[in-house]
Amino acid sequence: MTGRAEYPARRVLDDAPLLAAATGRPVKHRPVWFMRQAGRSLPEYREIRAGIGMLESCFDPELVCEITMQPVRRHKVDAAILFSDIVVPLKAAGIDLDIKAGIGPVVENPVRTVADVAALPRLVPDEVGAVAQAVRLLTAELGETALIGFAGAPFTLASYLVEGGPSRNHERTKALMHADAKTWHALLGRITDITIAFLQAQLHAGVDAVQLFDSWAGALSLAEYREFVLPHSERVFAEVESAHVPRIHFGVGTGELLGAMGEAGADVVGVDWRIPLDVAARRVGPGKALQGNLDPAVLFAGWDATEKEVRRICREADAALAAGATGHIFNLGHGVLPDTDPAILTDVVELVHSL
Ligand SMILES: Cc1c2[nH]c(c1CCC(=O)O)Cc1[nH]c(c(CCC(=O)O)c1C)Cc1[nH]c(c(CCC(=O)O)c1C)Cc1[nH]c(c(C)c1CCC(=O)O)C2
Repeated sequence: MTGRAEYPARRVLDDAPLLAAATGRPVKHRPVWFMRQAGRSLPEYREIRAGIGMLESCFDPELVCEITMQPVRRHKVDAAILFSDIVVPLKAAGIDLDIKAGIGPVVENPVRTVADVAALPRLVPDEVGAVAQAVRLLTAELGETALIGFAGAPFTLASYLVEGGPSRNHERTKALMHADAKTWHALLGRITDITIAFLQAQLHAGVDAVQLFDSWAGALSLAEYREFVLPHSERVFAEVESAHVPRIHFGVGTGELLGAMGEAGADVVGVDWRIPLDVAARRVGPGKALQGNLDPAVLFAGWDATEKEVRRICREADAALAAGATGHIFNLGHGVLPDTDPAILTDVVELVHSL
């Protein structure tokens, strides 16, 4: 897939703090949103999802719109993130998989051979028409709040496809990359095409920013990341550049990879809680914004401990700005845990806005 796509004009949200922070412009307040802000921490989510499968709900535009709006109404966050999942485009393309409660994505026929790779389907934009429709409903309803679209990065999706489900050690995935680099790159090439098509469908429908989730990239050494992953993630970012929306790149445990993840073409690099933002800024280098990085487990320690951590992170973010970072978007270092008290998230938003 080459040739830069043309995107239609999108709504203008010049004052949206999230977009300003992501592009190095002054902000009226520090923007904040939470990964997995829509989901099991919210009683209204548990209620509306009762009896409806996770994947089924991702293909129902009205339901996607409502679930995406729930945390925006409740917490007054600066961004909505489209309610979907990284495996939605794989499912839409025809790969036999399901999302099992408490486990995650499970793939019926794992992809491990040259023939498996050759048999992978392509994603036709119509197959994610329901997602595009949800984006259109949301941009009409959101007002000044930015809508973040997203996709799984090639490595993280490859891990689910090769392992057949969630994996602690990613051993089959690493075995394939080291033993048969040609098949590995062919596999990542095919997944990259799907990821690009999924992001393009969201961008055509009007999302204001995109986040590429390479959640499990932290399992890789820097050398592995550079050789086996970076060229593919780089292609994803290059293919969506002409949409002129902020591109966020996030992974967990990626302290050693932050520079390379920035090089892949992101405007904003997401940081988990393991390193301070000012240290992250030096690793990423000047000219990019940072997103993060409150440990989601700290929210279980009560308000005093949470407030202390939020203030520390904002101080370190200011040091990051002094070190060359162009903006700070407050977020968790990974997704909201299901048992989190949603009231504390609302309080975090208020505190971040006041600092
Ligand atoms: C690795 C990954 C997946 N999915 C995603 C990632 C990358 C982000 C990350 O690192 O957390 C991305 C994702 N999945 C979901 C969102 C929604 C948007 C948001 O952040 O609010 C996003 C951005 C909804 C979801 N995706 C899933 C849920 C929970 C299922 C449910 O509510 O029934 C939600 C709200 C299912 C899912 N899907 C996946 C996992 C690990 C799980 C959790 C399994 C479980 O604990 O039950 C794969």
